[in-house]
Amino acid sequence: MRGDPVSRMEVRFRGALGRFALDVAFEVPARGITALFGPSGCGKTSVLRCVAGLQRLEGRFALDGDVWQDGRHFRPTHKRPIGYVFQEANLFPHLSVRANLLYGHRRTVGRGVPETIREADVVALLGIGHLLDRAPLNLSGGERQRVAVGRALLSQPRLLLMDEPLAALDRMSKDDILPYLERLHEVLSVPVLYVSHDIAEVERLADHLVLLRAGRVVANGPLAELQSDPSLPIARLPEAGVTLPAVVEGFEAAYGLTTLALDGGTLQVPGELGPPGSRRGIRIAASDVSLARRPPEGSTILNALPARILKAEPPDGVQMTAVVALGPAGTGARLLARVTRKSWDLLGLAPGEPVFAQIKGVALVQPGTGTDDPPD
Ligand SMILES: Nc1ncnc2c1ncn2[C@@H]1O[C@H](COP(=O)(O)OP(=O)(O)OP(=O)(O)O)[C@@H](O)[C@H]1O
Repeated sequence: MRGDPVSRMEVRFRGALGRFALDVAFEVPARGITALFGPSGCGKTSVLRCVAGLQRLEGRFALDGDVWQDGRHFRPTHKRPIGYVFQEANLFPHLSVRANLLYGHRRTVGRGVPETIREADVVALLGIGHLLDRAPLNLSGGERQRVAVGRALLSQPRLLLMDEPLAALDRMSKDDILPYLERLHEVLSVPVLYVSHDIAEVERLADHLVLLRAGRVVANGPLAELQSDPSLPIARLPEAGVTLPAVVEGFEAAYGLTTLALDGGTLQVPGELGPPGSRRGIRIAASDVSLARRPPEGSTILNALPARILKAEPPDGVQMTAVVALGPAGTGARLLARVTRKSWDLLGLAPGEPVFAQIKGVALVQPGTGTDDPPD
């Protein structure tokens, strides 16, 4: 159900918002979730508002060749096929959940827009069937947001804009709603522009990432590619890491360990993670990876994989973030490793050198999100 792999979204806006200068130009796939990520005030919401036609700056926007704005044309907001989900759900308090859901539906399907997203599917996907007769006031924050997402989808959008949809929720409500968003992402073909400044959320949901800073694009690319670029600001975050696809190879019942195959090596991780052949997404934090010249002896670390150093930055810091590629030839998956410059110098490490990547911890993420195809 995913869109044509070559379809693109072209985004170009330039102009002043008060004293703030926005000057962005990027092209991203018109499928999956593209996260706009960057510090507060870098212009993420302004980009979404321009895409929605709520803010008019000079530029161009085209979705799959359909031009919504260029030098000559500007399609007004109400003629743009978008669903918009904000930080606050903004449901109509006097309407039931069902009536809220059907609000956008009536204005589009009722006026001849083909129905590609059906109420029953959205209700099932978002797990809101038991809430349909309730009033929004009697819902939890997470439930309200699920209804807001449902309402946006039932307006049959060709593009979903989500502006910090989880920011107003506490950690537990966030954890409750994330699996629903992950499922939506797997099942629906509507592309999403997703604004967030929470890297953990972005890593769980996004396929593609546009990094913004001070109104400009710093980088634009597939999530895994940008995560493993040590020159980008996300690699310097304390919580930096990479998400990778993995396939279950087997389970060692005596020790309760599952063997996972990655591109370029295998890992043993605690727990039974599914039958052989099943796909899992994993996340490896930079702070959980150290580098050694030789395979560790007399160590309790189970996972030490041959790899090659690709690069490390910043070369003059106390801590460096090195990117290594798994496999003796260094052609496999990329990991980040946090090392001090002192140990880097003591071990005589340098780009191109063979090393062993010692991995202390692996977290599981949903399969198929934030990852490319798993290794064969
Ligand atoms: N209409 C406007 N008039 C004047 N200034 C504006 C306008 N819209 C946005 N700005 C300014 O532009 C800058 C970028 O705002 P924007 O909301 O796009 O950032 P953001 O990255 O979404 O931030 P946050 O993560 O805090 O929501 C801010 O300094 C904001 O005050």
